[in-house]
Amino acid sequence: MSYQDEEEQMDYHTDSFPKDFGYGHFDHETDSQSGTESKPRILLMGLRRSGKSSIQKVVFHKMSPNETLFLESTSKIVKDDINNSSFVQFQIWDFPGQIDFIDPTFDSDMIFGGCGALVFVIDAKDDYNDALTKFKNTVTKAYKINPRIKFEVFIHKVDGISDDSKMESQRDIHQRATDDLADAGLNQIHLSFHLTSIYDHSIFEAFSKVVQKLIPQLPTLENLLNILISNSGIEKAFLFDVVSKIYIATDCTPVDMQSYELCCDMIDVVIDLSSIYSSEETAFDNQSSSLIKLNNSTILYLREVNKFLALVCILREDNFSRQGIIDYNFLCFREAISQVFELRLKNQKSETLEQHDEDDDAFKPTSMRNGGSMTIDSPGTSVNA
Ligand SMILES: Nc1nc2c(ncn2[C@@H]2O[C@H](COP(=O)(O)OP(=O)(O)OP(=O)(O)O)[C@@H](O)[C@H]2O)c(=O)[nH]1
Repeated sequence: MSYQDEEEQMDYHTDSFPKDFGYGHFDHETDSQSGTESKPRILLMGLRRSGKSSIQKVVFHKMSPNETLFLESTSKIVKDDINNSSFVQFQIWDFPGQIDFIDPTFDSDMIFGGCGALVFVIDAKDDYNDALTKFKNTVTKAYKINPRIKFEVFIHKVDGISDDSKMESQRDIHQRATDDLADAGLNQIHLSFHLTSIYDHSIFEAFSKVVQKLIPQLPTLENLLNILISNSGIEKAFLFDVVSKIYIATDCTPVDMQSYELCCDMIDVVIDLSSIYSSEETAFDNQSSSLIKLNNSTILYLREVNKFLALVCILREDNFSRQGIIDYNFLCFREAISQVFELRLKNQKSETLEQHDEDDDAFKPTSMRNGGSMTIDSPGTSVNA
């Protein structure tokens, strides 16, 4: 991880979570090419004690949920660089709850101008009238400056709340938030709502969806996963960022929370076991793979894609009898992913050289021309299982 100090009023913490392992030849080059400022920015906003810092610490710094009880209130903007892989690169800015961003000294052009997503955290256990007022003011201001921001509402701390109450809170908050914006003449803004808690996987799932919207290559990755599962007899496949356990893409079949949790747990098991039997640097490397058989004739199969990404698949035991085909298709998939990385890297380089127009077409594989990322073919030949 790298930390920058550009703004004087900001407080930069230097937690040294061991994420400084390299990512093959892409890592170094991408860092130097992309620069911190070109990374999408995710803002965490909301009232005091709504849970913003806890979310950031639990998802990106492996803090255990119970430890967040001892977090001190944030008094300055805390800026955190997430550099897990070429696909997972962004900054998170955690705002103090009491900040008055309508204050003229608050540089909203700078804050909202380079923002990709604004996550607004609402404490579902608290009276949320004030939160909704602040939400409306924040969105109105941010949208005026940058209409491309994705607005994400986390209805947070829903642990210990019955399913019915959760749904009721979500319905109520959704209704009131959209009504408020409509009153302000902003009914065209699209809001996404997520029920979250740091005490289960919901926060990782919600953050996965936020991050995915910031990955321009998402349709390509999804398409590659669709090709992989349909040719290999796999029921569900997730492409995971191993460090944070957020999934950066999945196939087009619906995500059910239990499957996602199983896959997250599998990553934990693999990392923990590898750490016992190997040194820390090699806990997850290009040889990593794992197979877990569940007692309901289902198999969880994990394969390393690169140093930061893992593919975790769920499939029926019968279909695993043709493991050779699955493995072969996986190699095609991995090759395709590395081509997407290379393409991204080249595009970044070409942007740096300000030669977009001439260079872009030359760098795209034939199947991606005409902007048709949904029609990308998997390099290599997939074999039908
Ligand atoms: N039950 C429950 N408590 C949570 C959850 N997330 C955070 N908390 C608790 O909420 C309290 C406030 O969390 P913080 O992360 O400090 O809140 P914040 O929004 O960063 O607060 P400020 O820095 O004051 O703006 C802490 O005691 C957390 O343990 C959650 O999902 N469920």
